[in-house]
Amino acid sequence: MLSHCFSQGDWEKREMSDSIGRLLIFVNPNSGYMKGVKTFKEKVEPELRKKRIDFELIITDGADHAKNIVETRDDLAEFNAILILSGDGLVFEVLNGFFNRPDHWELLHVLPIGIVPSGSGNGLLSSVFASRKFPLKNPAFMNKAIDLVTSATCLAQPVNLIHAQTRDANYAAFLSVGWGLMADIDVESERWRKSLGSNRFVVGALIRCCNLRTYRGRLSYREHTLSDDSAHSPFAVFGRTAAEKLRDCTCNKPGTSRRNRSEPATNRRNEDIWLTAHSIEGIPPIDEKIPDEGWTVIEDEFVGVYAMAASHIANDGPMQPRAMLDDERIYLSFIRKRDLPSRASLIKMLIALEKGNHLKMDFLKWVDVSSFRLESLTPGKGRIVLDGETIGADSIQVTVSNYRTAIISDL
Ligand SMILES: Nc1ncnc2c1ncn2[C@@H]1O[C@H](COP(=O)(O)OP(=O)(O)OP(=O)(O)O)[C@@H](O)[C@H]1O
Repeated sequence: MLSHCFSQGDWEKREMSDSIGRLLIFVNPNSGYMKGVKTFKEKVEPELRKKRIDFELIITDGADHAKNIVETRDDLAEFNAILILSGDGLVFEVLNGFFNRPDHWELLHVLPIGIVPSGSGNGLLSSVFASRKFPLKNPAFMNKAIDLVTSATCLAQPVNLIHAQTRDANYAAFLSVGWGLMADIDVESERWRKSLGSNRFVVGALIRCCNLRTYRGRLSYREHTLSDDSAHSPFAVFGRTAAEKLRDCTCNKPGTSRRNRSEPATNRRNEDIWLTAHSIEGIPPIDEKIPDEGWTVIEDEFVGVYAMAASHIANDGPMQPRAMLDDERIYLSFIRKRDLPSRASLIKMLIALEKGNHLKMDFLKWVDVSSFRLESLTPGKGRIVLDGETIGADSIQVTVSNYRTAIISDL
């Protein structure tokens, strides 16, 4: 066995002549309880060595470090998977790094992402685990995640991505879009991240309900009417690198669905890439008027709007249990001020989230959509949070796409 270290920054490279595969690993040292590096050294690295899984470790030094690496590395396809020790924020960053690569169309599908939940919000992995009936409470949650990503026989599950468009930018997302109540809770409880971990959401929720704000906005949506595409099968992570999988692939180009089998978007600009990502009729880009036909428009005073692409926003109860990993719909929910009986009912709703009983509350409306547009009518008031990250925009349009990533999810 050969091993060597590079002294440049936090980069470490190992080589094993008899390895079963190779991971590119990002560890965010500051996420969650700030135990990512310790978890890696004490729990993940020994397993990788035992299982003869080669790896390159990158300890991220701040926002966009991982994204820049994913955007620019020309040897990305030589890995079997990308492993992330952080929360949903770093997964979001890495995924959006893919979209700035000319080969993103091919690579996204064959280079899966493994997650060891070390952030304060791990909604994507929670959704994956819930779909497999794996444990969601620590330490079993963390231990199972480590077992999966360090197993020679692990499988990756295709997961649908949604396209979020603001007036200035395009994003790939996998989890949620929030505005108003839930977005405020997420961002305002950030200050307790290190002391409370995921319990910060509970404290933030109580404070925000006592000091309730409402927001004037316009919510337009197009209901989901198409039948869902058939489920996509999991595939083996080790054995072949992403490059080898691509060479052997005789299937449809990754990211295509029966609705859009257009050519890969190689060498296109980021905004052009998304033009072919959703080919459902009647969905205009954000700077064009909402069509008169096929859309519902609500202009009102909102307590909040929250949309889910997956079932869980954290490793407690499901926000939307019907959401599947690879269905092609967005589960849009909203609370209008006029529908809310009292602040106490809001607190009851947030408590009910743990067991999924919030779904029975009439003032919380749900609708399955293919696309929605949210416009704040008091610009500067009310932040929009995408996959847990604040984006500086007053309006957003979110649409199902035929892009998929793959998440390590099974043995
Ligand atoms: N070394 C670092 N220091 C600070 N931030 C970092 C570092 N490395 C990455 N980041 C940024 O931290 C952000 C949040 O990370 P992530 O969501 O994965 O963890 P988290 O603990 O759940 O955080 P949050 O609660 O803020 O979502 C990511 O968007 C990433 O850009």
